[in-house]
Amino acid sequence: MSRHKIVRTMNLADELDDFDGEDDYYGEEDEGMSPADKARMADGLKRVREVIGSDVPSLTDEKIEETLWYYYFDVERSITYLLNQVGATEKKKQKKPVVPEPKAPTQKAAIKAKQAFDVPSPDDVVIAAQSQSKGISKSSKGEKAGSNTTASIQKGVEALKVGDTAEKPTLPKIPRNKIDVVAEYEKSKSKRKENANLVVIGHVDAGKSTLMGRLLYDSGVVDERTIQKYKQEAEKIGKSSFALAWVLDQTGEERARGVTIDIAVNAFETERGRFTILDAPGHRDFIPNMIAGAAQADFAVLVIDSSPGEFEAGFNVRGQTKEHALLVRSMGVQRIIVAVNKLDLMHWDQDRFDEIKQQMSQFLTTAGFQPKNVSFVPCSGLTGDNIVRKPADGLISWYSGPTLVEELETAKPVIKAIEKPLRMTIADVYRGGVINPVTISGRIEVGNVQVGDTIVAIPGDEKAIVKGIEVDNQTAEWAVAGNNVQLHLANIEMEHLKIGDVICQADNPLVPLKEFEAKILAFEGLTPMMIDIHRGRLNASGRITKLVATLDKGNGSVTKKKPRHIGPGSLAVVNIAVTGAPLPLEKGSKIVLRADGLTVAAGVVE
Ligand SMILES: Nc1nc2c(ncn2[C@@H]2O[C@H](COP(=O)(O)OP(=O)(O)OP(=O)(O)O)[C@@H](O)[C@H]2O)c(=O)[nH]1
Repeated sequence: MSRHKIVRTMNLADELDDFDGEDDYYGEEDEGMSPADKARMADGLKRVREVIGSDVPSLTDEKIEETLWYYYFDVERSITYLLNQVGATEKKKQKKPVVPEPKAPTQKAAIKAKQAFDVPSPDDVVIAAQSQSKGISKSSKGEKAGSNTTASIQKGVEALKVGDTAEKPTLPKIPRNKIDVVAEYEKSKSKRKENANLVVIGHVDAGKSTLMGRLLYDSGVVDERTIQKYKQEAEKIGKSSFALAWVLDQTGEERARGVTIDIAVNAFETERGRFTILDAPGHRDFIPNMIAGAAQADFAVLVIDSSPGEFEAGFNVRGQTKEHALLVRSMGVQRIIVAVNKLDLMHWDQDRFDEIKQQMSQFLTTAGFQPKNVSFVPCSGLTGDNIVRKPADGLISWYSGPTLVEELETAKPVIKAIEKPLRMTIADVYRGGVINPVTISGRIEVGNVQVGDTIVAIPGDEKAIVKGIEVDNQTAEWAVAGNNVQLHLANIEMEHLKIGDVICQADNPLVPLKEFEAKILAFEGLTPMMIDIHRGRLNASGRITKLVATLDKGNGSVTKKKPRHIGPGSLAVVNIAVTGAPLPLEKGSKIVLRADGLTVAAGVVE
C-alpha cells in the first residue's frame, strides 16, 4: 500500500511570500526583523510602556525591545523580567547600609527610609504588573480591593527610581540558562502526563494500520462522521475493511505544518498517558524509515497476524517479524508488547494464541528482550476487541488480562538523561511556524533546551538562537529529552539545517567521527565489507574495517578475538570507517548497517 508517503501540499504563492523580505530578515538589529515581527515589536513596546510608564531611565526602549525579542513578544513575561531587573537593582541598594544619624536623622535620609517602606515591594509591583498586562484587575498584595492598580504600579516604579538618576542605563544582560530546566522538569513531572513514543512493527499486512486506526478512533481522536465517510468510500471500492487504516492518512496529511518526527506520527491520549505512534510500514523498502522510528521509540507494539499460515509467513527467514523485533531491540527498545491480532478470524482460539506466544517468547528472549519486558495481548484491530475496550462478553472466555491500551499505560518510558548536553536529530526543517521563522522538529534524545539558547547543527558549524519552543504543539519555554519538539530559530538560514543533522548547544557540540568502534548485533553473516551506515534518517556509505571480537550475549564477555567471520545472531565489536565526510555520531549513537538492501546489523557506537 502506498499510504505511507507523507505528501506535504505546497502552495507556491505562500512559498514565494515566505521569501519576501528574507534578505533583511536575517540582517542586524531592527533591520533584521520581518515586517510582521516589527509590527509585533512596536505593539509590544507600546503595551510594556503602558504598564511601566516611561520615567525609569534604565528601562530604555532598547532594553525593552531586547527583552521582548528574548521572550518572543510575550508582553507579560517581558514586564515581569524588566520589573524584576529594576527590583533587583533596588533590593541591592537597600542592602547597602544606610547609616542615619543616631539622634537626628537628616531630612534626606528620613525621606529615603520612608520611601523604601511606603511603596509596594518589587514583588508586589511584578504581581500587579502581571495582572495589569493580562487586563485583570486583581489587587496586589497588601492593597485594598478596588484600588487603582495602574496607579499602584506607577507609584512602585517611581519609588524604585530612588537614586536611579545617578545610575548609567545599562543594557540588559539576559542571562543564558536563566531557567534551571532540570529543577523545573522535576517540579512539573507530577502534573504532566508522561509522553511515550511507540513504534508499531510487524510483517506486511499484519494489520498495523488497522490497529493504529482503531486506537485513534476508539480513543476519540477521530470522530464518528469521518469514520463513516471512510467506510462509505472504502465500500465503494469493495474494501470496506480499509476504512480504519485510512484514518492514518487523514491525520497524517492534515497535520497543520506537516511536522514529521522522521516518519508519520499520530498521537492519542488516555487517562494515564500521552502516546505518539510512529508509523513503521512493513515493506522491506521502508526498513530505513522503520529504523528512524525505532531509534526514537520508548517501546514497540509488534503486530502478529494470527490467521492460518500468516503468523508462519511473517516468522520465517524472509518475513519481517523477526527482523523488526531484532532491529528495535538493537536500537535500545527494551519493552515490547505483542498484539496477537486478527484473532477474530480464528474464533478467538486459545490454542492458537498459546502457540504463537510460546514461539514468540522463545525468539524474543534470544533477541535480547527480558521476559519481564514482553507481554502478549489477544486482539482484533478490525473489531476493536481488547484494543481500547474489553472484548464483548465471553468473546475471549479464557482471557482476563489487560487490553492493549492498558498494557501501554503500564509500559513506562525509560528515564531519559535530561541533564546531559543537548542532542536532537533534525527530523524536519520548514517555515510556517509563528510569523514565518525557520523551524526544525525532532525528538530530544538527550539533555534539554530553553528559549534563548544558542545551538549549532552538526556536522555544520552554523549557530542559531532558539526563539521559541513548542512541545507537542504547545508553546513552552523549555523542553527535555523525550519531548517531541519544534524549535523556532533565528539567525540561521534554512539551507544550513538538514534532516539528520544533530542539534547541540553551541558550547557543547558533538564532534563528528570518521572512524569508530561499534557494538552490534549481526542479522546476517559479516566480514570486512562495504556497508551503508544509517543513523535515523541520515545514511552514508562506509566499510567494516576490522572484526574486533565476538561477545557473549548473556554477560558481554569476549568469546573470540579477531574472528574471521561474524555469524548471524552474534553480538560483536567491529571497527567502521566512513567513506565520505565525518558523520555526526558519538558514543551511544544508535546505528544500523545495511548492505544490498538488507539490514545486516544494528547497534551502538562505543
Ligand atoms: N479479520 C481481520 N482483518 C484484519 C484485522 N486487522 C487488519 N485486517 C485486515 O488485514 C488487511 C491488512 O491490514 P493493514 O492494517 O493494512 O495491515 P498493515 O500491517 O498496516 O499493512 P502494511 O502497512 O502494508 O504492512 C486489511 O485488509 C485489513 O482490513 C483484524 O483484526 N481482523
